[in-house]
Amino acid sequence: MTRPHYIPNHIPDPSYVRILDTTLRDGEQSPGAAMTPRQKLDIARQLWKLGVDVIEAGFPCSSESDFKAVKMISEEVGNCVGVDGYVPVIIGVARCNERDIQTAWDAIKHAKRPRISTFIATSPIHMEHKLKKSKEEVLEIACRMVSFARSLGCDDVQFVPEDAARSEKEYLYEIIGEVIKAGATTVDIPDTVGITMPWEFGKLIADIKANTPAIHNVVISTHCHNDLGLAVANTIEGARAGARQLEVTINGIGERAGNASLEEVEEYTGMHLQPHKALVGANAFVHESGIHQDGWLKHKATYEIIPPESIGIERSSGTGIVLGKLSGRQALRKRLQELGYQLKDDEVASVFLHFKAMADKKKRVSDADLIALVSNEVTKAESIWKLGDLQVICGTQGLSTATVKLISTDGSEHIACSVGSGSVDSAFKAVNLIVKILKDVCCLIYFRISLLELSRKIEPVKLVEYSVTIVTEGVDEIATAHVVIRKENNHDSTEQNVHPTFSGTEAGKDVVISSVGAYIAAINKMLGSN
Ligand SMILES: CC(=O)SCCNC(=O)CCNC(=O)[C@H](O)C(C)(C)COP(=O)(O)OP(=O)(O)OC[C@H]1O[C@@H](n2cnc3c(N)ncnc32)[C@H](O)[C@@H]1OP(=O)(O)O
Ligand SMILES: CC(C)C(=O)C(=O)O
Ligand SMILES: [Mg+2]
Repeated sequence: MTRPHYIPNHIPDPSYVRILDTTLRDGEQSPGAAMTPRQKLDIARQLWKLGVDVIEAGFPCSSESDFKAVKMISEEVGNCVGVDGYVPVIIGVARCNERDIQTAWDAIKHAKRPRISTFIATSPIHMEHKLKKSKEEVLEIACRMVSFARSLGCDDVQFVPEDAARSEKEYLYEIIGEVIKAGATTVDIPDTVGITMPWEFGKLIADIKANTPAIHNVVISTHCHNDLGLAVANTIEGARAGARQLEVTINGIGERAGNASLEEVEEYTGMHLQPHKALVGANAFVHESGIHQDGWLKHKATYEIIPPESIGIERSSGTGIVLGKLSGRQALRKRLQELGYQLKDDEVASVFLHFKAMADKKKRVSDADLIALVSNEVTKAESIWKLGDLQVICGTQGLSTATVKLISTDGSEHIACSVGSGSVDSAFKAVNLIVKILKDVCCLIYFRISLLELSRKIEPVKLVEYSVTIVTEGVDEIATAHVVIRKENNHDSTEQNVHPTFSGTEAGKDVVISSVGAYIAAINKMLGSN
């Protein structure tokens, strides 16, 4: 059978059912499933080979790497013509705000059939607790944002009333009718928390079809979650009731217990208990993406249909959310509070930027990583020395050598070179040389302090403790270095306890750079302590 061409607002063959695969978006919301842009592109190529009609490529506003992934997929897979002449639709997902929508459009616009999918929650619990908006406000935002998406030149706009299954039906008919007037070409009806029975979900689709003005002009889609193990059954009932686009993921992965599975038919057999197994899987009550985490932190029932405790699953503090590349500020702030950090808004915003950059490189950001990030960020303002450049030579022949360039607060650059027993040792010694030389010649004037005061501040340094933790497996993971130093006064080298210690922590991809960063952070704290 040849596929009918996809033309927004025109349904040439009402019996044709399109498959939308959201492995790259909702699938990635599965805890631990973060993918690199290159991996996403590979998966998109496979989805195209499978003949998937619509590829939901990601959430471009969520991170630079997701923007890059969606853009690469749009430019390549979004222009691939299949044997039947079909070119897949490529979706970029966006919240109902101009920034998300503009970013999504920038990422997808080079695809032959780009589609923006914009969502906003319509259930009473989400509107009240998560969005803190009235029905009227949500209706107005939804219409305005669909029009905005169309105004960018995007002629295919999907609207998603998030948590539709728990929304008041009359309100659903109204908002869907209004967004169709505003230019929506597909309406996706999600059972966001996977709460419905198959007959209820089928009836929901049938009711929307029967009661929504102008619905015959658009495609109705299903998006079913598997919290009760019914995602596939509900999807099939949705299709029987008239839905003509079905949203699925490879292996049924997705937020919490996952989505309807692309390959699953009716039977479920499995030797292993997969993490996204309904109710009892390790991820069934774990929230990965920022918008879910934010809602869950404000009110648990926004994204959980039952409390896990009610079925005997205990949740200790610190669980329920995992921090990764899809997390937002609210979740980050909460975890930092649990770790004992009360940061101001601008500090959270600054840590968030570094957090996102780190999360793009690794699947999970651990507590140790967070502590390192905060330590770097909060002490940054007091930095007297910054690492400019670092070069090390090491090998089996001994004589490791390091060349270090440090930049002081006045912008002047200082270079020193030292040998040592290893890369880190030689690099620390080179740092010491810069600090000590400056003390001896007393040539640096910073912070308008006197020469006497200066020489007191930069007394030689004694390394008390040094450790490196590679938190996850693999040589390309993040190394968190921790250094503790003590001021050594040449004139008074007696009791240790008269000299306080100073610690520094830094995380990064390279062990030596992280170590030197941590060492300099500790020196900065020491210099700033008097
Ligand atoms: C049902 C679903 O699957 S929804 C899709 C889930 N996917 C994701 O969350 C993608 C990954 N997310 C992220 O990277 C981040 O959450 C971001 C970049 C999108 C946002 O990060 P932040 O700006 O730090 O916000 P954070 O995630 O902490 O909170 C979400 C905010 O968006 C608001 N919001 C949630 N949904 C919507 C929506 N559809 N339209 C507009 N605003 C929304 C929330 O009310 C909250 O606002 P507040 O901080 O003013 O209370
Ligand atoms: C954003 C929408 C489609 C979603 O993932 C959901 O409601 O589950
Ligand atoms: Mg979903």
